Amino acid sequence: MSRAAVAGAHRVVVKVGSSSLTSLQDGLDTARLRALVDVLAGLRAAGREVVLVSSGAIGTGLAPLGITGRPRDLATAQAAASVGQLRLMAAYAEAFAEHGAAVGQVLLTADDLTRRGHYRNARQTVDRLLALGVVPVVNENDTVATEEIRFGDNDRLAALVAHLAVADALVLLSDIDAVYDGDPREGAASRIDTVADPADLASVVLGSASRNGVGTGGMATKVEAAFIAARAGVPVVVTSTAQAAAALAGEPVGTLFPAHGRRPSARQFWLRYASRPRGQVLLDAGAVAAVRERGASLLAAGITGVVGEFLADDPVELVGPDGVVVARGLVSYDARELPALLGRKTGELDPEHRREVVHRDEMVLVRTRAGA
Ligand SMILES: Nc1ncnc2c1ncn2[C@@H]1O[C@H](COP(=O)(O)OP(=O)(O)O)[C@@H](O)[C@H]1O
Ligand SMILES: N[C@@H](CCC(=O)OP(=O)(O)O)C(=O)O
Repeated sequence: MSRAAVAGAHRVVVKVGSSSLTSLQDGLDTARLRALVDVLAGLRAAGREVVLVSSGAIGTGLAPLGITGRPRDLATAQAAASVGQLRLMAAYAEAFAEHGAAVGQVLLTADDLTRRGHYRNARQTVDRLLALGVVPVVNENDTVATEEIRFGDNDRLAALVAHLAVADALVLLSDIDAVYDGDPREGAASRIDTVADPADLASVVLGSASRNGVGTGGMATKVEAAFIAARAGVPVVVTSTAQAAAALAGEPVGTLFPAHGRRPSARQFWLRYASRPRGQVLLDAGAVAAVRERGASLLAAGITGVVGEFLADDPVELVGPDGVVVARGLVSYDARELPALLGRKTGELDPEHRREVVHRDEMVLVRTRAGA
């Protein structure tokens, strides 16, 4: 069923990892890049829209700089990315040009996606590129991303882009054809065809990145990204670059993560996966129950304290008396305004302070069961 959803997807985000395109010894493998572009151009010829999230800037930039090992420090990796991104894009531009298509470069940082304005603008740009018939090629903006705000691997970035671009399917391509029930390098393992629920992977070892030295996240980040997208209503296939065409045609290759759940609003998705909380609002037990079980907005009466220097409209965490984060939401007051309102019933407040502290429509519950 969901394989058919992938085959029928009009707008597809395809993410290709460093391990598929580059190696430490030889840098960019242009033949492999061209083979991928042929597949993507085929999709476009069939009237489908493609957004490509491509890693490989660092792996492409090392060889021209005479660096033979994987860089250990961020500055060298960033320098390599700066050199490599240009070459990578030049290779894509040339390969797509042979199919009559232009490419547009979209470089994003995790920090960009934590700002709603940037998130909206990125979405508009991607939309306009597609409307103009251009293939957006997305990568992390490695030169400015610092250690704390890096995606690091592009799997999570691809999941966020799938939502941002309102994609109908996400395909994560790597050097291995599927998720296996154990790290295939450690011994015999079998392909997992479908993962409907995180519990399906409870006993599976998701190992580290490929040993060619250029990949980063390994299977764990792909699975995490697949769940983010699937929960947001986007079906995902994890497979190898060699199987890209088969996966996009809905053939039973790779590992499918069927979509479940409705597509959340941009605001809800952003709040859950892309926002960075600027502080915390502490709730009493009654407020936790109201928010978690009754779907209520958060009122001043149920708040016992605030932590941090947030401003009105900032994302904050809603934390219960046991210290557990219950929800995230956009707060309606500055942190310094709240202490005077704490614990007071709405009727006791002056009219300008009677609005909810966090409105229900601007809140997402944080699940407490691991992986759920
Ligand atoms: N359970 C597993 N199933 C499949 N692959 C796994 C598993 N555990 C670890 N891996 C490894 O993950 C690697 C892919 O991750 P990575 O190197 O980060 O790829 P990319 O650069 O394409 O993002 C594969 O080469 C594979 O050896
Ligand atoms: N932005 C980096 C991607 C980092 C990376 O290695 O990601 P991935 O291969 O997807 O695990 C680059 O282009 O080299």
